[in-house]
Amino acid sequence: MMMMKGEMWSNLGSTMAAIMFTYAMFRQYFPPQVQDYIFRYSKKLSNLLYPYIHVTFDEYTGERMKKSEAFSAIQNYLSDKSSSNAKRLKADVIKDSQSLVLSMDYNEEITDEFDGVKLWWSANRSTPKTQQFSFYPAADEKRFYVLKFHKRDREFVTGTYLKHVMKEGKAIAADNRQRRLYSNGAGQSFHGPRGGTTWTHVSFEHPATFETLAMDEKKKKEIKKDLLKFSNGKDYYAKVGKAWKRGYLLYGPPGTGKSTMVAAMANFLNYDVYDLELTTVKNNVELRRLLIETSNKSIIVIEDIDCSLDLTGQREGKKKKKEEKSEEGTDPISAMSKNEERKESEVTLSGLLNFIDGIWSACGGERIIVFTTNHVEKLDPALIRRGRMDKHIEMSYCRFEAFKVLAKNYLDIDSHPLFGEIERLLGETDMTPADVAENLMLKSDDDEEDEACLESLIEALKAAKEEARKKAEEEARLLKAEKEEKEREEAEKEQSGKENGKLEAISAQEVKENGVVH
Ligand SMILES: Nc1ncnc2c1ncn2[C@@H]1O[C@H](COP(=O)(O)OP(=O)(O)OP(=O)(O)O)[C@@H](O)[C@H]1O
Repeated sequence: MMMMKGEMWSNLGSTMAAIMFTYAMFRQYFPPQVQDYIFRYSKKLSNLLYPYIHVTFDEYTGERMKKSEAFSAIQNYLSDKSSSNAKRLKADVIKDSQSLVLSMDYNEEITDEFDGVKLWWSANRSTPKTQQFSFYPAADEKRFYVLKFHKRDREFVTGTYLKHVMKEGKAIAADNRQRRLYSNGAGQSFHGPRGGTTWTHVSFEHPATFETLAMDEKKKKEIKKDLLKFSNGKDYYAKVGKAWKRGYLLYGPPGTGKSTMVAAMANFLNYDVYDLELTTVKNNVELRRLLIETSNKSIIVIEDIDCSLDLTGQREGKKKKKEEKSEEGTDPISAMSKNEERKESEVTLSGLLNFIDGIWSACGGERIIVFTTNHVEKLDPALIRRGRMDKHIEMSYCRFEAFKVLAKNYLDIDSHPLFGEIERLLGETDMTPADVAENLMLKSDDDEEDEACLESLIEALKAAKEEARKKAEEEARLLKAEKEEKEREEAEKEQSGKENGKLEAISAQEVKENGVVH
């Protein structure tokens, strides 16, 4: 046995030596043109015998070394496949340090199968020679993916498979992306390099969805359809030559879920939210800059638009009212500086209109602009005309349909013997979803507590109904008193008019008879 092994090694050694010798002779005695010719044809021959095609996807492309979209999409696509497929994995942190994503390690290969076609992916990196033994990754290290497939599948891979990889990869990226809530509000903002406020962000984690939103089902479906049509409408907007944006006006009394609706919209579309506080924006130039800084796939919200902007061009409103309250008791110097800050406010209606549909709104796509208001009647028609605010959504008081959603959310019940009475009372009384929800907040988990919550809601509805009745009576009484007062005034006027007329007639008669002028 030992003999055989020894013989084998000596044979291998002499074969290697013969190959090296032949190669050296070849390099020495064949002219370079002939060498080239032989290499080319030997490569062609091996291509004929080797049935696979390799495609390389580099991380950076072009002269300006821009990160390749294809590389990122493949990375996401493969991270999904490799966690179950590859033997050696790399872990990365995503979603603002909240979760781990596994992807295949370098020099690892995984097999993918799509529509019955088998393909192989490998992750690679090429390191400059000087850095090869360094522990740390080299700054100019090149990372790339290689896709291998049989040459008979060339058309399928280039036409169908790669499109599928791109689409899936982008969808995974959108799912993994941690969404953000941006704000330019006072207190959270800082003064940027050019002065003025700029956006600061926190991660957006509002749990509201269309499922938990208490609203008429038909209306919800219609809004979801509209949102989907918008987010899938890139080609449509390009075709009709319109900026890819859509305006929503949400109006209704406080506590009917306008802010909750914005959160549900953002969660539904997976968009970021920009909460634009107009009262802290100095002027139209700053407003324009803030808009340019927003990213696409975002919802820009201006809450209580009627309070944020005086439609004659002077800003006042929510902030002013809040400050007026808080100024009672503050020192005169800080009150003075707040007044000065207010005087600097110069955002005008035309600035805002420019913001919505001027040339600036076309500087990026896929943006939704939402205005919320408790007083739609106060808004300038120019601000909310169709084309600017494409969809007007009324957020109304809680009716039975909406109540059922809240009962499911808060108590996890679909029906209850007390539902009948609640349906009747909700039909007769205006109560906001916020107030209904407040009554459904559980103190403990047991079934009796459900009943106690529903009973407390019935009591609250009865009290609200009684209050509304008293208010209506009081209003009717005031109206009647006002009407009577008016009638009395008119009667008095008529009476005094008649008396004046009589006096004038007597005077005229005296003048005629005596020729006396008083
Ligand atoms: N339609 C609704 N569906 C589910 N929850 C709601 C709804 N409306 C109100 N709520 C509850 O009431 C709270 C207050 O609602 P929200 O802030 O969305 O109302 P709003 O109309 O924006 O009020 P405001 O005009 O005062 O800003 C929410 O946190 C939510 O829990």
